[in-house]
Amino acid sequence: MTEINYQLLKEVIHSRPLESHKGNYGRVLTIGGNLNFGGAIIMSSSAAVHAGAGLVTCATYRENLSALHTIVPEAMFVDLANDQQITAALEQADVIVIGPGLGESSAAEKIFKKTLTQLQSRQFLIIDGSALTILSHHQNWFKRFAKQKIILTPHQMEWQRVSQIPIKKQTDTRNLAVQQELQATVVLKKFGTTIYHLNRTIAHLNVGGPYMATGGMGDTLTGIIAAFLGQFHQTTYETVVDAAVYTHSALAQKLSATNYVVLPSQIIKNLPNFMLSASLV
Ligand SMILES: NC(=O)C1=CN([C@@H]2O[C@H](COP(=O)(O)OP(=O)(O)OC[C@H]3O[C@@H](n4cnc5c(N)ncnc54)[C@H](O)[C@@H]3O)[C@@H](O)[C@H]2O)[C@@H](O)CC1
Ligand SMILES: Nc1ncnc2c1ncn2[C@@H]1O[C@H](COP(=O)(O)OP(=O)(O)O)[C@@H](O)[C@H]1O
Ligand SMILES: [Mg+2]
Repeated sequence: MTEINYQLLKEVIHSRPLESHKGNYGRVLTIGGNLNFGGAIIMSSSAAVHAGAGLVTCATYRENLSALHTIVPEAMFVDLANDQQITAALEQADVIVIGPGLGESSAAEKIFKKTLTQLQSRQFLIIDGSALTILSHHQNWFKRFAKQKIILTPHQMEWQRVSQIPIKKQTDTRNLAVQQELQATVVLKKFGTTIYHLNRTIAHLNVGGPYMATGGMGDTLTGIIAAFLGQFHQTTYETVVDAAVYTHSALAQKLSATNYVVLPSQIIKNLPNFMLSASLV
């Protein structure tokens, strides 16, 4: 077991070369946000923009379009109901996030299956929220496709659904057995988040706390992981995932010194400043 620490950020977050452009910092596609949970995919998209993704496209329903463009005008939109647009967006992405606020309708199941089917080996896929619940009902879909660069970000209840391990019995040994079967990275979110990588020691997070217990906090994490994977290529992707998870909670911990609760939108707003500090040390 290794403890993730601030030192790791120095390995991952570097000053940007002068001769570079948005095309060098990752094309992120976020998929989710139904009528009830539009905020979830907006937070994911906004976190990706603020964590440095070069281009962010949000695939959501039309009902969320004006909110998306009001809150994060840097993000582009594709209509989740338009199959052709989704096919093209999936084709172009470097990193895909699926699940925040997606819901579990048959349309949501269809887009999840399509995403798995179209996934290319060069792409990263982050599966979160509703998509984890869909995955728990359709493990057979998952097992049929390339999985080496898939990252699951369940909280304990979502992991219970996916792994069938009750929360109280979620020990490292049991978790690892299921994670190895799935052949994916698992970021198990809780107080003391634990990250299970393929062929690597377990990484443990010792920052973060209950000031983070607000809806949307995990949705925000997906955007940070996506942006980091899209732009930082000097270390292994496992190290980049660890750094993203650390950034999310370390920044929340920093803000908690002067705030009783730390909201997802506060984390999002403070990401550029936090990342600059890490890149300068
Ligand atoms: N503003 C929004 O639009 C929001 C949308 N959300 C979306 O709502 C959908 C359902 O996700 P939920 O997670 O709310 O619902 P779930 O039904 O998957 O799980 C939530 C419940 O799990 C239990 N739980 C046990 N251990 C936990 C842990 N360590 N961390 C968190 N919960 C734990 C809690 O009792 C909690 O009420 C997802 O698609 C999600 O992305 C949520 O993120 C909330 C905010
Ligand atoms: N008590 C806590 N200690 C540490 N981290 C916490 C705590 N409560 C919540 N978090 C963090 O907040 C996030 C919550 O994720 P999740 O439940 O998926 O949120 P949502 O789905 O509402 O966006 C995770 O990163 C989790 O680690
Ligand atoms: Mg969540």
